[in-house]
Amino acid sequence: MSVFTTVTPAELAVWLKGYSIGELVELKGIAAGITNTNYALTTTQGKYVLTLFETLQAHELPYYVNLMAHLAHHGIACAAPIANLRDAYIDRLAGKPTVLVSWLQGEPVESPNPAQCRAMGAMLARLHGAGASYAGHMANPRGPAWWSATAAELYAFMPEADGRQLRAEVAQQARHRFTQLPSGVVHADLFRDNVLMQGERIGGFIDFYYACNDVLIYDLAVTLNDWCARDDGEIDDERAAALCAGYQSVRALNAAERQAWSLMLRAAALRFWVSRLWDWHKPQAGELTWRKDPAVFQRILTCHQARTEAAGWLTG
Ligand SMILES: Nc1ncnc2c1ncn2[C@@H]1O[C@H](COP(=O)(O)OP(=O)(O)OP(=O)(O)O)[C@@H](O)[C@H]1O
Ligand SMILES: N[C@@H](CCO)C(=O)O
Repeated sequence: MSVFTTVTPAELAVWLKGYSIGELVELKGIAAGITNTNYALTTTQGKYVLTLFETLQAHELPYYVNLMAHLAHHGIACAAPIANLRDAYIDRLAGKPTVLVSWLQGEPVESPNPAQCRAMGAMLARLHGAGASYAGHMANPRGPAWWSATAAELYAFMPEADGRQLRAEVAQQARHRFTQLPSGVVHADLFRDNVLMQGERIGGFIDFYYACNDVLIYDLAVTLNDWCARDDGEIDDERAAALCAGYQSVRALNAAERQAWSLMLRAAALRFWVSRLWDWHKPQAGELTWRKDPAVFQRILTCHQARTEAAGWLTG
């Protein structure tokens, strides 16, 4: 249940006078989601999602919210923020910063098929294209500096062999620099639960709160590791090839990106192995987070380390 902050219909009806989206018809808490409070909001004009931020502060939100507005303006399927009468996207309610966004059609898919992976790849590449004209800039807060510092605090909690594997991968990644690769705005967390699908169409991307500026193929690697991995950590060739073909139908990877691809898949697995290990071993007091299984990403990393032919997915 993810309504951490309760808002009554009466409070919301008053708050809505600050917007031009009509009168309140229905207010319903959204059960999914683990970080913020989300409400489905129906007015006489349409349907929206109201997010009350439980951890991010108002001053941290503009990069993400302006990015969503920019991408929606460019036709990318994503939640579009709605401005209030003071022309601001970020507002306040019940003591929390808020953002109101358009309601997207669709549902997350648990087991995507190749056609859905293909659609996903194409929309991701379109996001990268549209992001090129976004003026905001934010370095990746979950990049190599973060994962090396975080891993250093985790070794003591890990079985020796796992710690050795983690140390070796952190060291391996540190030997490479990717500054020559095309970079720009990345979502950086496009897991299946952050994409609403309508059959084989993308209903929209949500949850932009890890978006940042980084290497573009890192985003493709993050997406592939979640959309195309089997339970044993192996990547399903058909789904992976479809995702990459969809991406390359919009933006073809260059030679340097192809060369870096295997390492990037490992970097993307490492990032989520480390964040899940951290949440597992060091849950923060009072933090509204659920622990997800770190071993999923250890298995994916192990398979990538063993595989020499990841480039095959790029050629279909
Ligand atoms: N714009 C939208 N249109 C329709 N449904 C949405 C929209 N935004 C969010 N939802 C629904 O609300 C649920 C919770 O949203 P979300 O996953 O962003 O929660 P969160 O707690 O903010 O983030 P997270 O769980 O990733 O930490 C989603 O699973 C989705 O069903
Ligand atoms: N998508 C992440 C959680 C949010 O960053 C995970 O599954 O570990």
